Amino acid sequence: MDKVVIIGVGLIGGSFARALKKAGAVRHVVGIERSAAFAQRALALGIVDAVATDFAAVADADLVLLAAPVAQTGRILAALAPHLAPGTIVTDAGSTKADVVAAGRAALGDKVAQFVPGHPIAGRETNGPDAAIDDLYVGKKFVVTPLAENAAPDIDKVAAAWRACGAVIHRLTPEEHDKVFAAVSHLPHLLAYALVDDIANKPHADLLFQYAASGFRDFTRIAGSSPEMWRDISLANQAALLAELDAYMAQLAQLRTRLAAGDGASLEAVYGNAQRARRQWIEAIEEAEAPPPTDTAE
Ligand SMILES: NC(=O)c1ccc[n+]([C@@H]2O[C@H](COP(=O)([O-])OP(=O)(O)OC[C@H]3O[C@@H](n4cnc5c(N)ncnc54)[C@H](O)[C@@H]3O)[C@@H](O)[C@H]2O)c1
Ligand SMILES: O=C(O)C(=O)CC1(C(=O)O)C=CC(O)C=C1
Repeated sequence: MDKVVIIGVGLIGGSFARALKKAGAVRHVVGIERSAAFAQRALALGIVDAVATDFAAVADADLVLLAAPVAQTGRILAALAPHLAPGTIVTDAGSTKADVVAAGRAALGDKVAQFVPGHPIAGRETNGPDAAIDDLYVGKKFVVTPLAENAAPDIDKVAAAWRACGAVIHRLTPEEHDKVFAAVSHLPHLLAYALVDDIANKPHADLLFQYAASGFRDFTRIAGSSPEMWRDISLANQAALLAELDAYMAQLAQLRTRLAAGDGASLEAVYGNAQRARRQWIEAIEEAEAPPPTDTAE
């Protein structure tokens, strides 16, 4: 690609830029940022080759990636729409998809076919351009949730860019996507934030944090993530997240009953079932994400 524009040069947008550059898949990367300090930092780190403050910068781009918190999607697409040339494809990295698709339809009107929504299933709890790394997407999934209006070559163009970053392409509808990630991403973040907030609000919080160790650290790593980003995701996927939260609260209520009754056998059965399911899942992802075997000369 000759020119890629990244709107929101943080962890996800910055890692995309770094990965494309490492793969030699882009000549020129332009960043558009809400934060002037982040824009300058991305320039200094060599993540982008130039920064722009005007959405006219998308006019001659091959590809535009939106990588700002999902609630910004509508206003960003509306601002860039007048500058969008027929050959330019816009994609996004938002963690929710039905809201992003609705925002795309409202903002882009008859240019909506140029918008191919997607979501890289990779991340970390750190944010901003300093968090961006060039191998974030290697062996990870990229879920594309195409619109009926998208042309196959335009979907391929987005998929090819993510493949160049090392990602493996999957395809879901926006609704399937939002249900799945409510369960395995959005709920865990809500739970981690809730636990840390609960402990922090206790009168003896200092004592508790003093002795919290690796179990607490593993369970709560994701509570270090951007509150703005997770506020937006929670609200954007409210219905699916509420359904998962209700199911989880029912599970907790059942565990509470078993604990109060001193029913060790049924506690152990639940823990054992969870341990088996987690082991199988880890084995499956380790196999899927393992690098292909390299030929060794005898
Ligand atoms: N962090 C993750 O693990 C992860 C994983 C997959 C997808 N995502 C999605 O990727 C997107 C970006 O997340 P991130 O982790 O890179 O966050 P981040 O905070 O590291 O980066 C977001 C950047 O967008 C900028 N920004 C905010 N509003 C803007 C606007 N209106 N115009 C231009 N720039 C704007 C911010 O200044 C920031 O630099 C979000 O939509 C998120 O849901 C995040
Ligand atoms: O590893 C992390 O810190 C993440 O939270 C990554 C993670 C997730 O697995 O839930 C977070 C949000 C996404 O949209 C995709 C991936």
